[in-house]
Amino acid sequence: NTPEEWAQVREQADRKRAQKFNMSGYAAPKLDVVRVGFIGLGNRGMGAVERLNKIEGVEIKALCDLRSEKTAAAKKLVEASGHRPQTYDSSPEIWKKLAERTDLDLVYILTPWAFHTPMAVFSMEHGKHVCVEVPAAKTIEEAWQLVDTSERTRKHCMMVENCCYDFSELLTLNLARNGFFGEIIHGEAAYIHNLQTHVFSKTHFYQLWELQEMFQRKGNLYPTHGLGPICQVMDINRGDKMEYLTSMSSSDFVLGSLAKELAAKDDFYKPYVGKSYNGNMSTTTIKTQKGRTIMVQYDVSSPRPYSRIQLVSGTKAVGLKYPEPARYSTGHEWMSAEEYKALEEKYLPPIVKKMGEVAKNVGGHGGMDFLMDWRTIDCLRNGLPLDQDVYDAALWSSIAPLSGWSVANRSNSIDVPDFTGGSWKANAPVDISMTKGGTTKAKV
Ligand SMILES: NC(=O)c1ccc[n+]([C@@H]2O[C@H](COP(=O)([O-])OP(=O)(O)OC[C@H]3O[C@@H](n4cnc5c(N)ncnc54)[C@H](O)[C@@H]3O)[C@@H](O)[C@H]2O)c1
Repeated sequence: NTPEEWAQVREQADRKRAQKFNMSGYAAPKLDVVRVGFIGLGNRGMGAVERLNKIEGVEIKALCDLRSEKTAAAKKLVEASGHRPQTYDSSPEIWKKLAERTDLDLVYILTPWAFHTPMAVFSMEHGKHVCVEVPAAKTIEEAWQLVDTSERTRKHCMMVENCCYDFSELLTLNLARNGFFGEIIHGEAAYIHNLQTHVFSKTHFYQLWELQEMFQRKGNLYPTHGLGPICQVMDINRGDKMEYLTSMSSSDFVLGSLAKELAAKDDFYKPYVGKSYNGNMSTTTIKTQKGRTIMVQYDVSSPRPYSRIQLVSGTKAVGLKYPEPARYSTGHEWMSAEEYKALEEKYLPPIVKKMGEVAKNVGGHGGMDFLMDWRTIDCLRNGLPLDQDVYDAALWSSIAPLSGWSVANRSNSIDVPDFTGGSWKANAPVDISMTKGGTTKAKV
């Protein structure tokens, strides 16, 4: 970015605005049957189609991907369970035809990042609720567009942060609600996932889109998997808010060399040589209004075991998920496996009690993906607020562009926008107790 472009990012981050309508806690009219259209049927999209195919009260009516073999495969899959979807493919703008339909309630977007906000905004403008893959927005400008559109149209814009539904994260949230940690002081999150092979694969991501992201931008490009659950534990946007952040990135010691190595054997990789790749390790620290701190890391190119860290540290106890197994402590020693089990049994979250076993059988990252989709559909069918609203989508995604600014400016701090326009002070926390709903059945 040029200095002028960075100045614009700063201006967007400084934007203050009055909320037009509060989408936090918003309950849309209930839908007996949720009529769904999907855009993007790659690795992630096909999995989402499979999962929604197994939920009662879902009608899969439309399937879109650039590639006709993808729409054909998804159609075949759901036709076997009685759905009769129309397919849209082979043209980059054909997704608009799907979003313009008047007989859909929900558009589920699982395309590369650059399309998330344009597709979500267009779908809401055309009267649809939206589920959009992570991150929902690439820029602060896009994050504001999502907020403005959702408030104006009163359509849900949920960024499907599936890690909020992982079993250990849900247990930690339930423990936090029950006062186990005391006052929360500090949280640590990450997306550390060695994707070297995937990003350079000719087939894994459509047209190597994720590799291209890695030389077009700098900073913490994928913050939400680790951050989402920590924000829920800290009631961010619902009692606390992020104030400012600072970010630092290492240089790239891996991706540029890999590109060179591959290009020496295969001309296909020549265009990827000599690019200014994002640093391998990005570390962001965030201060909240209540005085808490959050650390978020991002590294998808070093040879390290997978980790989202998930450290929650409070005045009475600490929890840490990675490296697994997850553990808790109230003093100098970690609890034994037996003590962990007892804690888990006592504080098993209601959603896990109800759907945990089914979700594990259906699968999708061990079951969390199914828990998320089931809960979202159940909320829509019962006219309940969704667990993640447009302010969460905007805020969690905004860490990427804000960290980019800080990295480019010698790790200076930058304010985090208040996407809730001040309503964070009174917004209700996520309903972990599931006091309402839970009526939707799984078709397994
Ligand atoms: N939540 C998770 O755990 C998780 C895991 C993996 C990926 N993701 C996210 O899911 C999204 C998709 O990732 P993926 O791995 O499935 O990528 P992918 O490349 O396998 O799939 C993307 C699909 O979008 C299609 N597409 C591209 N442009 C399109 C257009 N204009 N119209 C219609 N279709 C278009 C491509 O043909 C492709 O099939 C990304 O945002 C990624 O970050 C999330």
